[in-house]
Parts: sequence; structure tokens; C-alpha cells
Amino acid sequence: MENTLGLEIIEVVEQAAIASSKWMGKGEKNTADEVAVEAMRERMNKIHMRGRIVIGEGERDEAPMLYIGEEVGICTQPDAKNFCNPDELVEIDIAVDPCEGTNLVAYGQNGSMAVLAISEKGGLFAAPDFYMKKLAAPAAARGHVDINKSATENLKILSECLNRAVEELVVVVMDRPRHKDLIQEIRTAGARVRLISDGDVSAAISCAFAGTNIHALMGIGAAPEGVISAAAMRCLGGHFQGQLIYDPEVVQTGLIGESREGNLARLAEMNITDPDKIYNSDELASGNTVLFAACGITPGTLMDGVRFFHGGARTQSLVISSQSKTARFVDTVHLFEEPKVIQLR
Ligand SMILES: O=C(COP(=O)(O)O)[C@@H](O)[C@H](O)[C@H](O)[C@H](O)COP(=O)(O)O
Ligand SMILES: [Mn+2]
Ligand SMILES: [Mn+2]
Repeated sequence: MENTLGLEIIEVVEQAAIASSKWMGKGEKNTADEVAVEAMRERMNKIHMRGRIVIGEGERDEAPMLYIGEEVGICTQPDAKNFCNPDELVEIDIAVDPCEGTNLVAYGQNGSMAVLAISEKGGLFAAPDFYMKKLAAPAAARGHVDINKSATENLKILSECLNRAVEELVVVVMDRPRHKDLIQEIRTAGARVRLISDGDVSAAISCAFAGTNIHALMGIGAAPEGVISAAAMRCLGGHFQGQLIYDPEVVQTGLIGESREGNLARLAEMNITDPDKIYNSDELASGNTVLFAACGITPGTLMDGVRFFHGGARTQSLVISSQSKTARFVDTVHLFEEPKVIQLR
């Protein structure tokens, strides 16, 4: 899978990031999102593959592009037999977030990215657009920290696993009223808190890289983003656990359906028999092969944002593969016009 798709998916996230970054700081989050979706879809449909979107845009609002269930890739098009023998191709599932952090782009803030994860059919958990309680941590703490434990206990374990004092740990938490008690507990335990307004995919993955000064992600974010984060963490060997949150009262903000009962019924319809199950990264991204790709839109902890120059742009992406066991940072110069000068850095 990696051989055929590895390079192409870099271009998919690059094109989405470039399109979205043109709207950076313009205060129009919907446009920043729409152009990313369009660009991602256009590039994806040029790939020689049979893909299906399992996590995509607007499950409830019936988004017109990259919606859940949409088939993507040349080999799913009506005239596919002119280009491909579909029987020779593995069917793949794709989770996308063409603009992860639309507010961040609209207000010119750090941490947004175009991102996707790929696996063979059935290899990614088709999460509903609910929320998810998440715990991410470095590989050294994998299986030692536990989402069932309190933040205080997990910080103690993390401090032992990483051989640093609790005071030397930094935990990322989304700045939401629902996290008031969690934030207080982390502070009381002695760790430092980095509050983010959006973009918990970047925060989760950053835990797996030493040098980011991010040692854990705790709290509740969106479930689809949880699956995408888990795909990267599965490849990197980092710790990731997620638990669906279906009770609107727990979340306090945002869209999460009408009622707890309605949401439970919806989970049952999706054959999710244990709504309180705690999933680890191997369950959220269970495929034999998992690929993850992201391209910075605005600057972030792991990647720089899109930088334009006269006649072109420069992007930084990250491609992670469970197959080749690699995390590749890709620095690309895009020439929109005839090359004049390419600046080295
Ligand atoms: O920041 C986020 C928004 O993603 P997007 O809509 O693609 O720009 C995600 O990283 C978060 O995981 C999540 O969507 C957020 O926590 C939603 O919570 P809330 O804002 O409280 O409704
Ligand atoms: Mn998102
Ligand atoms: Mn998004």
C-alpha cells in the first residue's frame, strides 16, 4: 500500500493545506474549510486506487464532498474500467480532516493541518461525530498510563516512565468549560498545562515526539479526530486511548445530538454494543497497514505552515507508515510559475 500511495498522499495533504492557507487570517472559517475539502478531493480522485471515506465531512449536515461513504480514487469512477482492473486493487478506507483547526486558520493561529489516515477496508474505526475522551502520551508510558486513572495518578506514572518530575511535565488540554476540574487537578498535581483553543490532533501526535515539550493530551475532543490521532499513534508506538462521549451534559458545548438517549440509540444502530468501551490505538486503527499524512497549514509543533513566495509556496508534511516503520518529514517547494529562484531554506 505504501509503495503506491506514499508519495501521492503527501500531495493530497499538501494541496489541501495550500488551498486553505490562502484564507489564513481572513476570519472566514467555512471558506478555509471548503477550499481544503475541494483541493483534497480533487487530488485524491487522481490516485489509482479504490477508496472509501469512513471519516469525513459533515455526517449530519450531508456535506457534498468527502462525505462518509463517498468513493474516491480513479478506480471508483464510472469509467474506471478504462484505467484499472478494480479486482487487482485492495479496497481502502480513508479518514480525512482536510482542515483540522478551521478556527486556527481563520484567525491566523498555530496548530492547523490538513490530515488523513488510510488503511485497508475495515482497518479504521468509523467513529460517529460524537466526542471522545482522550489520553495520549509518549511510547515510554504506553500501557502504563490509563484513561481510567485520575489525572494525578497518570502524571505520577508519566513522571516515572519519562524519568522527570511531575513539575517538568506539560499536558495539553482543550480550553473548554468542561475541562475546568481537569485543569485544576493537573495544576494541583504540579504539572504545567498548555491550553489550546482547537487542534487536538496535533497535540496528541506531538506526545510521540521527544523535543516537543508536550508529554500528554488529556480531556475531551471530537471522536473523528481521535481516530485520526490513533492512526498516527499506532504507527509511532505512542499511547492513545479513547472513549466515546455521548452525553451532551458531559460536553457542555458543541454539537453532540439531541439527547443522551438519542445518542445511545444511534450508537446501537451503528452496532456499537458497548457505548462505554475504552479503545486503544490498535482498535481505533486496527488494519494490517496504516498510513498517516499531514501538512501544516499554520505553523505547528511538528510542521511549519505554508509559506508563500513570489510564484510558489513551500510546505512541510509528515508521513507515517506502519509498514516501513517510518516517520518522514517532507519539505516541498511548489512552483506555480516557471522557476526563477528556489531559496534553499
Ligand atoms: O479543534 C478541533 C476542531 O476541528 P475542525 O472542526 O476540523 O476545525 C478538533 O481538534 C477538536 O478535536 C474538536 O473538534 C473540538 O474539541 C470540538 O469541541 P467543541 O469546540 O468543544 O465543540
Ligand atoms: Mn478537526
Ligand atoms: Mn476540519
